[in-house]
Amino acid sequence: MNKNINALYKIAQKETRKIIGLMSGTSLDGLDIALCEISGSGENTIVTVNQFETVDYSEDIKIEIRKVFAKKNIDFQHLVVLNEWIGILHADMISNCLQKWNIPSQEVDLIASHGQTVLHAPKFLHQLEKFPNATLQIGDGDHIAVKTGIITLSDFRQKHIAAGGEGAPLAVYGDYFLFGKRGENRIMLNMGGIANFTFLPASLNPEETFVTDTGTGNTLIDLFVKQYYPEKSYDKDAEIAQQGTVNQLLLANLKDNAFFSQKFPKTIGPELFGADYVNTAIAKSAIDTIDAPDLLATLTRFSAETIAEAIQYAVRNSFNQLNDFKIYMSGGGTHNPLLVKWLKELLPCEFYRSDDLGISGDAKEAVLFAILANETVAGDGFNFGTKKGIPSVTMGKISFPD
Ligand SMILES: CC(=O)N[C@H]1[C@@H]2OC[C@@H](O2)[C@@H](O)[C@@H]1O[C@H](C)C(=O)O
Repeated sequence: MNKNINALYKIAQKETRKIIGLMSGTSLDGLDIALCEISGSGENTIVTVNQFETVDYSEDIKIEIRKVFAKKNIDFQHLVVLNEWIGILHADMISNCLQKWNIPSQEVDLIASHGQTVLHAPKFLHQLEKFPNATLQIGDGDHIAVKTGIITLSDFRQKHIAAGGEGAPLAVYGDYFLFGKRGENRIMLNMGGIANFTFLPASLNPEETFVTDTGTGNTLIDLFVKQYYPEKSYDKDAEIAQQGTVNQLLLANLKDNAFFSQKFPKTIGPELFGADYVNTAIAKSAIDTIDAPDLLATLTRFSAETIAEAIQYAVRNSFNQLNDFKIYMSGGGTHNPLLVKWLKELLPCEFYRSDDLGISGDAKEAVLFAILANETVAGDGFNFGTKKGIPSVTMGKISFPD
């Protein structure tokens, strides 16, 4: 028998597995590395996050990724070399963290690598009749396995598509297992570059559970901060946006897109919500110039209203008491006080953070991939039914170190 298969068999039988979950999101700020201890599987999953770190991407890495990121036309060779390079870089980042944490690689059972999304193209976006939903994450898992010596699972989104999904959002698998609570309607709202939420019904009925993207989180805000203030990477504490006034006409034009009336579950990315999207809305609004504070305020309001409207729609269609739910926030948007203030004004419910449930909002997505790997290796199959478009499959391709 291949010794790696034997090793995997033993890992699957362990009480507790040490799994490193990795996530690098659409905001391109770095690689989130979460060292988790996981026992059980499915609804019996118990996770402790032993270590967490975001390794910032250097300017050089960001520049190289941006050459292909969310673009329709690219230098194909650049994509091919990036796929290998990012795998190597991620492996080095993991090895450096393990060294810093004083943990020998032999103690880690598995790595679960999301990779770097370079293009997300659901059918809604590409509109090509004969082609399926599509998405591409790069940073090949074989490099990570060979360089770290740890069995690596990667490329989780393809199976989701193969089983009928759009490749995202995957958050529901972790959210349902970790945060579902009988008697409480919960919305797990993650605000990264793109925002998404999982609805966890008080009944805990998996068939009533669902997940969807809502539209932008920080992606457009960050993009225009960089354009107006090249020295800044984001609007810290929304200091600039708080000085602006929302331009209502521009806001209406930003919200005028078929994505917002699409049914759940739906997914989207910076492929739609990029500079062109905003510039087209500005042109449609016949605005000559707009200053940075007003534009950033309007983009923040755009995120707040589209998130709130998606949640209101979900709540209206799932149960009648419109305020009988709690929101648990995570992701970078949680640190944007203007976005959070507006959400609280728009939604009549109690707000918390995923931290209040024991998982830091910054680490939550990296932890998700560790949970997905745990399911693939040690789960016994969980069924979400067919009503809400959540494929009941295990995900991730397995790379052996040798
Ligand atoms: C294709 C892709 O990388 N999508 C990300 C992105 O970031 C947020 C939102 O868009 C979500 O759909 C997804 O990530 C999380 C981890 C998910 O799949 O749940």
